[in-house]
This record gives sequence, structure tokens and C-alpha cells, in this order.
Amino acid sequence: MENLKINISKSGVAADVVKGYEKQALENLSALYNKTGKGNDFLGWVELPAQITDAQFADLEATAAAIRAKADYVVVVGIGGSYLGARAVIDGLNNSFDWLQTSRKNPVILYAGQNIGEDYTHELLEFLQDKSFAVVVISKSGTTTEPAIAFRLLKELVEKKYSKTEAKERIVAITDAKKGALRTLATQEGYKTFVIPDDVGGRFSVLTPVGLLPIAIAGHNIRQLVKGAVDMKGLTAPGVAFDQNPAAQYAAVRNELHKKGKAIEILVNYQPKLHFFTEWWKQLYGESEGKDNKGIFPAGVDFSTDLHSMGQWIQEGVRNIFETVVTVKSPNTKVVVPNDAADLDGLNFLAGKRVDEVNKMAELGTLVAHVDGNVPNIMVEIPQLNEYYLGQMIYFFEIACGMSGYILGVNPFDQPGVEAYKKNMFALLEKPGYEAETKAIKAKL
Ligand SMILES: O=P(O)(O)OC[C@H]1O[C@H](O)[C@H](O)[C@@H](O)[C@@H]1O
Repeated sequence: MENLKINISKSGVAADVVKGYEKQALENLSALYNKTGKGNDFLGWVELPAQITDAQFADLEATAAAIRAKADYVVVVGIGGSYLGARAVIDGLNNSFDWLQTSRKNPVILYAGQNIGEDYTHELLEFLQDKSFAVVVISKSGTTTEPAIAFRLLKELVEKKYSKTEAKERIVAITDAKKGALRTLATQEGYKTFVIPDDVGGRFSVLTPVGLLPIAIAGHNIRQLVKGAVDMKGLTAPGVAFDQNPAAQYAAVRNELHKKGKAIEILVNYQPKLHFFTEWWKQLYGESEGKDNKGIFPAGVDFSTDLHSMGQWIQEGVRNIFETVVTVKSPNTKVVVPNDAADLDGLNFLAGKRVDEVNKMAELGTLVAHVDGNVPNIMVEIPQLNEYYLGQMIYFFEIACGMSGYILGVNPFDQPGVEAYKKNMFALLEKPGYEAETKAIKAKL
């Protein structure tokens, strides 16, 4: 059976330099397992995939089935870690034109609370007026402003369109076991709820109900997703030799590149379905490492699309970047370039070749060009885009992130910097309790 593989041979980091990270990387991996490092009260995700019980899967699947039976559209309300994991997996697995399919087996998944655009909000509410829909509201803290506003509006619509009683069948809340406004509200209203464990931070929560319920509602196999993660846990566990552990290798190489002045890591995909996987990865690494005036800036591009827009910069701009390419070995379907007798477009040299073969040559050609242009390359390959390998890739990047953050010397499990904008926003909105901040910020304007 094939697994996710990493190739660091084009990273420009010599084997003995990588080897130099062995002791540190493996000590950091042990610290994640033994909970002896920074942020050790947020390490529930390390063991989590292997601990999900059959009863928990069955509860998620039954709830998903009930929602699927009732609703043509399901709005997933959440932001950051309460949004990106579900969307990464759902977009990764869904048909690219999912929302246009007419003979449907699965509800269309829509998203809210991930922005405060008034037009977006209006258009969503307007669209849902005459549709059969349900809502999954997700917030670990239960107090995040963006999803709270969206949920207040959606709750009002559900109650008006259906009834307060029916709302209990059409709204599911995923939040902290005890704390937060959403927990209080869900208890009071009698909604079905799922718990986000205390020791799992938002950006590490995709394999909790936060990701699993929306993914199951969208019609995907959550047991396979989690199995992939469990197997990747085995392949990256403390007993595995350093040079056989793909996560340790990744953590080592990216830290070495950072040390050499590569300030930006670009996650590259050649499959548009992986766009939101990159968004999930950006939060995972950005919030985990960007602190104490340190950290690689995580960026993302979709190739070959962005080769025609960002390709120039990557090839010849400031040499402070490296690329991590996520490549999918085999596509799930087959399209062959046809022969054309007239050959007016001059493409007959491609006739008979699969589109993926062209994509792979674009990938290889780009790799060589970028490495020649002094952009180091790390390659992460999965055999296929399915639940199982997405599960492997999720756990791979999570465990590598923990190790990498420890190598960098930060606490990868907090995000104190995110509060600065919230404080200012509340001060500007004159939230009760923020009187002094309101005065202070107004003086700065
Ligand atoms: O799940 P929630 O508590 O609503 O948080 C949603 C997101 O917003 C916060 O501001 C954090 O920066 C993120 O780490 C978090 O994932």
C-alpha cells in the first residue's frame, strides 16, 4: 500500500545538514507525545485520530444522515479553524462543479461567518428564503464575532421560515463543552451539539466534529479520512527513524531554508480542488509559527493557473522564497487529448496523451525552472485525491507543524496576536466594557 512521500532532493539542503536536525527534531516529537513542550495543554490532536470511538463515528454519521434527509442546502457557519478544515476536505473531494449538479445525492454546502461582507450575507439569506436548508454552527470559543453575526441572522431565518421547534431539527452546534455564548444558546434552545475537546486548538481541529460533521454531511467517508490520519501517525511516530519520518524531514528542511534567508514558503498545488487545502495549511503554519517576531510567511499558489500571473515573480523576484509542492500521483478520472485531422492549433503532438501527463510535465518543467532560479523545492506526493490520503496529509502537516514550531523556538499552539484587531474593532464599535480602548483608539484616528 502506498503512502504520502516527501522528496527533499531538490531543496538544496545537503543530507548531512538535514541529519544535523535529527536529535532536535526527534526530541521535539517526543515532547509533543509526552506533553513536555510549550503549549502542552493543546496537544489533544496528537492522539485524537486513534481515539475516535465507533459510537462517536456513528453519532456523527446519524446526525449527518438526518440533516441530509431534511436539507438541500447546508450552511456551515465558522471562521479560521472552525471553517478551513471542513472546506479543504469537502472541496478536495467534491465534484468541481458540485453546486451545478442536478440529480443530487448530497446537499450543497454553503459557508457563512467566514467574512462580514454585507452583500455576501444579504445574498446568502436571500438565496435561502425559498430553499430547504439546515445550519451547522461551529465556534470553539463560542464568542467569535463573524460567525456569531451570521448565525444570529440564519437562526432568525430558520425560525421564521420553519418554526422554533423545527429549528431543533435543522440546527446543530459544535462548540466547547461548557464555555461560551454558543454553548449557552445551544443548551437553551435544545439544539443537537458536539463538543470540541479543550486540548485541541481550532487550527488542529479538522478531525474533531468541527470538520467531521460537515464532511459527513457533504457525503464523504469520515472513517477513511481518520484512518489515513491514524496511519500517518504510525508513519511519523517517535519510534520511526529520522530519515524515514516524512514529517521530521519536512520540519528540518524548512527550518534550514528559513535560517538561510528564505522568509516565505509557497505551498503549490496543480489540482484546483486543493485550493482550500492550501488555505487550511496557511492558517496552520501562520498562526503556529508567526510570533515573537519570527516565522516563515506561508503563502499559496494554484498552478498552472498562477504560473501565468505569479510565475514571473517566483522565477525572478526577490530570492527569499521556497516552494513545497503538493502533488497527486494519479487522477481519479481519465481525459485524453484528441487527435484533430486539421491540427490548426498545432496540438497533435499531444494527441493520445492524458491531460494529467501534460499537467505533470508542467509540474516537472516548473520544478526545474524554479530550482534553476534559486527557489528550493520540497515535494509532498500523495497517490490519489481521496479521503484516506487527505487524512494522511492532514496529520503529516499537523505533526510536522508541531515539530517545526519547536525547532523555531516558539509556542506553536497559541495565537495571542489575533486579539489586537478584535480589541480595536470592539473599541471602534463601542462595545460595553471597552470605554477606555474606545477613547484611546479614537485619539489615534
Ligand atoms: O472557533 P472559534 O473560537 O470561533 O475561532 C475561530 C478562529 O478565530 C480566532 O480568532 C483564531 O485566531 C483562530 O485560531 C480560530 O480558529
